[in-house]
Amino acid sequence: MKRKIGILGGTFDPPHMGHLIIANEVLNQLELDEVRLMPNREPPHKEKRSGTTAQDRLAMLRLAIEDHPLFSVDTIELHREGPSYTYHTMKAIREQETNAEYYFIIGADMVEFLPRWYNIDKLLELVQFVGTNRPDYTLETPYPILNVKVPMIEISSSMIRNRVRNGDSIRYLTPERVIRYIEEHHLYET
Ligand SMILES: Nc1ncnc2c1ncn2[C@@H]1O[C@H](COP(=O)(O)OP(=O)(O)OP(=O)(O)O)[C@@H](O)[C@H]1O
Ligand SMILES: O=C(O)c1ccc[n+]([C@@H]2O[C@H](COP(=O)([O-])O)[C@@H](O)[C@H]2O)c1
Repeated sequence: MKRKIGILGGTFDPPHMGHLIIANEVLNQLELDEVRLMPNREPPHKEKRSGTTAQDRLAMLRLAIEDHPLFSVDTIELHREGPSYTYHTMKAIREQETNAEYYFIIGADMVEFLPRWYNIDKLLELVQFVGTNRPDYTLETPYPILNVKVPMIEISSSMIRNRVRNGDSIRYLTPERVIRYIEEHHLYET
């Protein structure tokens, strides 16, 4: 039997409950064996960067998933120079591990963006995309993706960054350990 592996790629600047909830919902609803959360080195489509280092994003992600036995962090994209195109990543992962099926989890904002992903037609042969609903976006797409219904979560990394900058509380929006890391390293304050 092939292992069923979920991959949630992201910038995770910072990781938040939205990421953890969608990863856990897809894991359970599709009966996956595991979910790997995979931070990118350079997001292919985001223009503005917050100034957080990859090292900080990775440290926060490790803290965020610490207590889930079926979650892990995959650092493959952090070791590759340039924009982290998913096509290159999935080709490399599939070459290393052939006896598995890959489910690439994305939020509805990314579903809308799929037509502009690098080499999307070839990428569709390497992974099964799984779209999850997100406020203000639809899951309509011409591509053959699976939809998993998750509780609507109106949390985003940008919301968290803005709150920290304004001195507002981020309690319960991300795990306590991540909040402590943000405070200790003075992230997002300016
Ligand atoms: N609240 C959410 N509900 C559903 N999907 C989400 C949610 N937050 C993030 N995602 C999905 O998780 C993946 C990684 O997201 P990312 O790390 O860019 O976080 P983000 O909150 O979208 O960040 P930012 O606010 O900086 O754009 C993307 O596929 C995104 O669509
Ligand atoms: O390969 C692409 O062209 C591509 C375009 C947009 C997003 N992605 C990937 O989709 C995941 C979510 O992206 P982001 O920027 O919302 O964190 C992350 O793994 C990105 O590398 C990939």
